This record gives sequence, C-alpha cells and structure tokens, in this order.
Amino acid sequence: MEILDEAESEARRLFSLPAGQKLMALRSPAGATGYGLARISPFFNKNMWHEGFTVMGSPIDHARKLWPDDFQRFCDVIEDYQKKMKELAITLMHLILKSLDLSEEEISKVVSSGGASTALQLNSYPFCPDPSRVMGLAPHTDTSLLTILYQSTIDGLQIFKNGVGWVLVSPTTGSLVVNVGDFLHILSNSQFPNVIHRVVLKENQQRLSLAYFYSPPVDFHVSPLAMNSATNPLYRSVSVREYVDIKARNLEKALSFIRI
Ligand SMILES: O=C(O)CCC(=O)C(=O)O
Ligand SMILES: [Fe+2]
Repeated sequence: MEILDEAESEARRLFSLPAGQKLMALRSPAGATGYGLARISPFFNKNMWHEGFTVMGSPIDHARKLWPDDFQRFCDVIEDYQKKMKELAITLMHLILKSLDLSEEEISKVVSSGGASTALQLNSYPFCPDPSRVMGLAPHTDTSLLTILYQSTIDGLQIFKNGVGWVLVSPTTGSLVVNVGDFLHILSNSQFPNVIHRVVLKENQQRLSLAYFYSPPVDFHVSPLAMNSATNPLYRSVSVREYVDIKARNLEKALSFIRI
C-alpha cells in the first residue's frame, strides 16, 4: 500500500532531522502530542533506545516548527494515514464485536458515539552500535481498543505468550499488526485478551514503526458487554478518561484497579 511507504518516509524524514530541530517540536510537560520519550518512560529507571512523535488529528503546529517552509507534505501524508487507519479500525471493531454477539445498537455505541479517541505514534529506534545492551521499548499493553501497527522491515517487536514466553513478530512486507488493547480486553470480558508487547533490538540499523491507537470517546463508559450467560463481569464500568488516568499512574497494574 502506497500510503504505508509514504508515511514511513515522512517518519524517516522527521527522525533524520538534527536533534536541535526535533527539540523545537518537543512535547510539552502537560501535552500529549509532539516529539519526546516513550510515554511509559516514567515507570522505568533506565532510558529506552527510542524516540517518538505523537500526533492527534492535524500535526500542523509541530510540523511548522520542524519545517517552517515545508510542512504541508508531512501534514497531508500523516492526516491521510490516520484517516485510512481509522476506517480500518472501525471495520475491524465491527467484525470483532459482531463475533462477540453484540447487537448493532451496542456496536454503534462503542464504535461511533461522538467520535473516537485516536492517536498516531511514530516510533524510531535509532542506530545502535551494541543492540544487545539496550531496551527498545519496555513491556506494556496499549490502553486502546485496538492498535494498528506498521513496522517497516526490521525485527524487534515481541509479544508475550502465556506458557511460551516472548515471541518475535517479524514484519512482512505490506502487512499490519493488530494488537488488542486494554479497552477491548475489558469490553470483551477478557475474551479478547490484551497483548503484552515490547521491542528488543537485534540489528544495528534504525528501526521505525507507526502505531495507530483507536479508543472510544473520552466520556464513554467501558464495561464488559460481551458475556455468555455463564460468565460474570470481571471488571467494573470505567470511563475512558478515568481509565487513562489510572493507567498513567499505575501502568500494568491498571486493570487490577477495576477488577471486581
Ligand atoms: O515499535 C513497535 O513495534 C511497537 C510500538 C508500540 O508498542 C507502541 O507504540 O505502543
Ligand atoms: Fe504498544
């Protein structure tokens, strides 16, 4: 798909800028978008071999700072990428929720009530002379319903499988990885379990990835909707806003805070 190549090339162009230039678009302490460390960094006492750039909607304010005379191409490609990923996320969510026997009415509440919360995260794991000594991205689950991940050509993504351990998910040309996040885990009463994943660098080349996070609107209350008659709800109802806040303070323990 052409848009994957274009978005990858724009991400590469951004991360190739001199450090001083990238710092012009630094995420502000209270802000959610812009250039900076991985969001999960505060939970770990070692830095990760990673730099990121977060977009929500139009990236124009930050793009103007990065390329004062040439920001339009980046904005066009990144906005188009988000539009395509959103369409795909909605299609996937419909299929998943249908498979869980939710009614059309319930599905439309989850998927389209008042617009989703979405974010696009551009990730770069720069060239590293000794990859065996660094952590790319520490283990975590995504907070989203689902995350559509494009990893270009370099290995690194691993998922944790119970009873097996860490399993490498190698990139395949033109393919996307879909990760189940915490919100789908709650909504499906853990029939679609969230996936613990991390990035371990093996090759001494720069690695790029683009993660599109799709979540319900901030005021939506997520609760286990999909249950067969034999099961009890495992989680209490929680608004997206409240859960994001719990996660920001507790990371991987967040689900245990809403466990019934
Ligand atoms: O770089 C990757 O393959 C994974 C990125 C990721 O997990 C994230 O941005 O949440
Ligand atoms: Fe992730």
